[in-house]
Amino acid sequence: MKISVIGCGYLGAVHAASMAELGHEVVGIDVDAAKVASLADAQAPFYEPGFEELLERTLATGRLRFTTDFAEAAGSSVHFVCVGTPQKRGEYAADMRYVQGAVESLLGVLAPGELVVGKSTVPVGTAAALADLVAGKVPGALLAWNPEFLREGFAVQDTLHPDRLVYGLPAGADGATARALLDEVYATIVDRGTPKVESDYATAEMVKTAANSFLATKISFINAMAELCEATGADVKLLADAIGYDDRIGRKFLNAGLGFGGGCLPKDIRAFMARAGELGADQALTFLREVDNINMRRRIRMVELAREVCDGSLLGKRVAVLGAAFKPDSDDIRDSPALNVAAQLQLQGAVVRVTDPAAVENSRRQWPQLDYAETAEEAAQGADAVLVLTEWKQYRELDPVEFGKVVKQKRVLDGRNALDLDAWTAAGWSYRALGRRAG
Ligand SMILES: NC(=O)c1ccc[n+]([C@@H]2O[C@H](COP(=O)([O-])OP(=O)(O)OC[C@H]3O[C@@H](n4cnc5c(N)ncnc54)[C@H](O)[C@@H]3O)[C@@H](O)[C@H]2O)c1
Ligand SMILES: O=c1ccn([C@@H]2O[C@H](COP(=O)(O)OP(=O)(O)O[C@H]3O[C@H](CO)[C@@H](O)[C@H](O)[C@H]3O)[C@@H](O)[C@H]2O)c(=O)[nH]1
Repeated sequence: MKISVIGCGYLGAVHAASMAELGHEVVGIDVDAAKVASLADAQAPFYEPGFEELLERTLATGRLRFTTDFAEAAGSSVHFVCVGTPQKRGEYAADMRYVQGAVESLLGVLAPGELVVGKSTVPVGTAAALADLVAGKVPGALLAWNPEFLREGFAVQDTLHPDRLVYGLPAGADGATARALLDEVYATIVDRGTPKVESDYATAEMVKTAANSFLATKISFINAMAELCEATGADVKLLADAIGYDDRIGRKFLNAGLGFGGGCLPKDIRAFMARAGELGADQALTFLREVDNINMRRRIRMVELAREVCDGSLLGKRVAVLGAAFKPDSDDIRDSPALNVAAQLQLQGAVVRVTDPAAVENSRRQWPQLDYAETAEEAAQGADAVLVLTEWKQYRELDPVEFGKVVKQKRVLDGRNALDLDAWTAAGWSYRALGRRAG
């Protein structure tokens, strides 16, 4: 099947290559010429495990190409819209101009019988409005909403082996046509028995924002427990283990620490609240405001903790920050809790050196005022305190004995509850973490 993928960022580039992997003939289109050139040259423009190999393999088949020219979308049976929906500056709502722009560009090449498929995360109501636009300009062309649930760091696996497929379909015969086209796109995945949920547009759009809201709430729940653990001397990691054994709760997404960041959870819960407000249903989501507040408080608490361990003042203290990406196995620094904390520490007078296995280049571009190091050892040279803020494997597996030789003061703050408390304290480190006893 001929497929176009509009928007080749973290989601779209992986989707395009994955669709080619499934056997389709795919053209990826982006307005960013540098990104397109890089993808066409089999160079991943971002760090995502397994993606570059997939890209190289699928480009070599001749089934995948990238371009900035929308005309090349002509003739595709299905057009996936994968452009960004970031938070509007100074507002909670999503900035929908990229989705609007992408669909308008598609209208110039779209033909009757072709299907536009939204994958971006959008405010509920978007699909219905876009379906009217599409049908108005190109009678016989259809629209479906098929939200994406991939996690960065696992994007290839999640795209090729999703937990479920969600199809938001138009009513009646058009719905059956759209379903048949989507089933053909995902035949390999459907045939292996992957659960499929078919719904109206609004439900499909809401499945995505509800899922991210639930995940954010789960993280903020355990971080609220961490706040109480700090007040009582209890240990949030043991608490998470214990409640997580209950199948109804489950241990996943109960890792307390610096909280959630990235290009999805923070902006998606805010856009959901903004949309609920527009619909006159804001009361239903007031709890998400608290989810957001708990999350942001963790960053402030981390800075306080750093000040505490540095004898009450950060002025002139050398602080090493291990981790800049919003999560391990990614170079994505959108709303990164680690960089937020690093910047706050610097504002309070600390001499901060940040390191990350994949995100230094992105960080330097966005936060040029911070100082960067290539390795953890270099960042920690002569440090008064070491903060582990993104739990990369490299940092989890640091040898506290060897690492202790480079610092001035053996003080470690475990922002992700990822280090072995006993090993670090046995090596003479003073250990502090959010929601755990000091060691
Ligand atoms: N990143 C994820 O893990 C993930 C997972 C699921 C859903 N999503 C959702 O997918 C969407 C995309 O997210 P992302 O992380 O890939 O964003 P991104 O910023 O990495 O990529 C968006 C891409 O769209 C391109 N673009 C913008 N306007 C365009 C236009 N008019 N025509 C063609 N290309 C255009 C940009 O140049 C950019 O390359 C968002 O709605 C996001 O919420 C993201
Ligand atoms: O127990 C946990 C789990 C995660 N996090 C943090 O939460 C953030 C988000 O993590 P994760 O959800 O794994 O990463 P994303 O790649 O942003 O994926 C989320 O956002 C995507 C975009 O919408 C969705 O597709 C995914 O299903 C959803 O998990 C990161 O900062 C993590 O450090 C925690 O603090 N504690």
